[in-house]
Amino acid sequence: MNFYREGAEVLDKLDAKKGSIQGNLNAIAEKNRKRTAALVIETLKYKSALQNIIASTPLLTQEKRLITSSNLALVLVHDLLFARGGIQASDGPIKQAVLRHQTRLKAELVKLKIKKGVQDNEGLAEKGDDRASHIPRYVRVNTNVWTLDGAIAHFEAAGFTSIPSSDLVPEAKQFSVDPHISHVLCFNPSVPFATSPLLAEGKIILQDKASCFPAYILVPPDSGGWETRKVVDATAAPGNKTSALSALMGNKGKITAFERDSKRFKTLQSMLKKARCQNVTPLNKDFLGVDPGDKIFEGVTHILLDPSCSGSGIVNRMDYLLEAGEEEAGVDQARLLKLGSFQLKMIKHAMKIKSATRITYSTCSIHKEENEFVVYDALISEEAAQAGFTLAPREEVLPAWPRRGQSEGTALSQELAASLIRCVPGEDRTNGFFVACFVKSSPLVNKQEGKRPREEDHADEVVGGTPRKMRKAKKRKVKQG
Ligand SMILES: C[S@@+](CC[C@H](N)C(=O)[O-])C[C@H]1O[C@@H](n2cnc3c(N)ncnc32)[C@H](O)[C@@H]1O
Repeated sequence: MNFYREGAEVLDKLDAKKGSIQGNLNAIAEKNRKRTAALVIETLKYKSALQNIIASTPLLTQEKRLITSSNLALVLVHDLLFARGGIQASDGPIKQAVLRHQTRLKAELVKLKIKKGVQDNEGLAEKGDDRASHIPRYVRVNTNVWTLDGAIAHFEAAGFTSIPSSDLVPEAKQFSVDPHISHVLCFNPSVPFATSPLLAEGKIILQDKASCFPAYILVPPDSGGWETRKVVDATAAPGNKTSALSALMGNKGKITAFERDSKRFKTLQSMLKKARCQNVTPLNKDFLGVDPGDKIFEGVTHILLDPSCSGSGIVNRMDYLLEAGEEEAGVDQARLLKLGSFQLKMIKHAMKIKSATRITYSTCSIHKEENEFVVYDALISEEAAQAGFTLAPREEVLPAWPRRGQSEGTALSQELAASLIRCVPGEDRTNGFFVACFVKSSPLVNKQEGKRPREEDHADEVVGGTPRKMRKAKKRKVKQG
């Protein structure tokens, strides 16, 4: 019965807006976590149907001494009606209390299905955001542990058919290799990976395709020479991008992974262990709290920056809630501006690390305030000017990805916007996402000579990645504001 109590407690905390689903599940002892996570997610999926059914019976009033909360009723009735094998607990007074009402509960389930015009229980599940149904279930093959060929052979032997990549979501027993990220496989969202042993073995990582972009852009596949390289992941937990970086570097070289939150740091540690990342040193430290001249950063050339954001790009499919990096409440203008200024501070801090030559900045937000505006402000900053940072050209930033940054309504030229990546949920088969890549010298500055143009010769061209006119306009705006 503890299992049900634990699940009900997580639901109580979510009702009280105390933390995210992921955060609350992480607080549960690891041996019970998988089972409780499945119970919580499944109950949430059927929450409104279950509430409806329970409210039509006298369960809560007649059994209030034993069924002490409505969430305890939800998890128990969920299993009674929807789980194979019913309530998974030995006979005891609480189970008996629910069973006393089972005939009525089952009759109410039938009535509800008729009322809703659905054939089966699945028809009662919350659909979440409709855009989520256009997003395949992405599975990243962790090459620290497994190979792409090994994974393909495994899934084929398990009865899945490999199909060519297309714009359609694969059918239930099909999969395809993603055309943009070579170690990512696309499945139908209904394939139940959350309880797969491949996850526990670290062979696969459930990670939205767009979330793989930053590591892929920072450390292009097959780029080699990582044995002696030093990389920083400035905002690492839960560790999806850190483990992707680790794999792209062939588990070689050194990645220092910062995470300031102590609870999330524990998740990061366990993720890195599971994904067998031998080249990562996790640090429970605030990235902004470490001086850019500190010896931790000595020789660091590449930095992945994926700071906290509004999360406005994450579309609501129940199981995606489990993957969200960090949930932020509300996305009002004041909140966006506050987030934007924090994100800019993080980029500027990274730019001050002398040896850094390449920095990716990413968010799972759809708002310009956290994306193009932040990039523009970073480009015109003193830090960028002093270190010589500008944007990497499109050719270096996943050129085959069609949707680029927005110049309209922003101060970025079309050329600069084209070197940014955007993903739109519902249109791009991914969650909403944004990536920029800052580099110390870029062909955008002066393609012919590989050096900056003389200012007097090119009064309106790019300086420090930003047209001079815009820089002036921006300065005027800042002064006026
Ligand atoms: C969007 S999440 C990162 C997700 C992660 N990159 C992944 O793909 O799994 C942002 C993380 O940065 C952490 N964070 C925010 N500010 C930080 C700082 N100044 N130093 C270190 N970590 C920070 C947050 O606690 C949070 O865990």
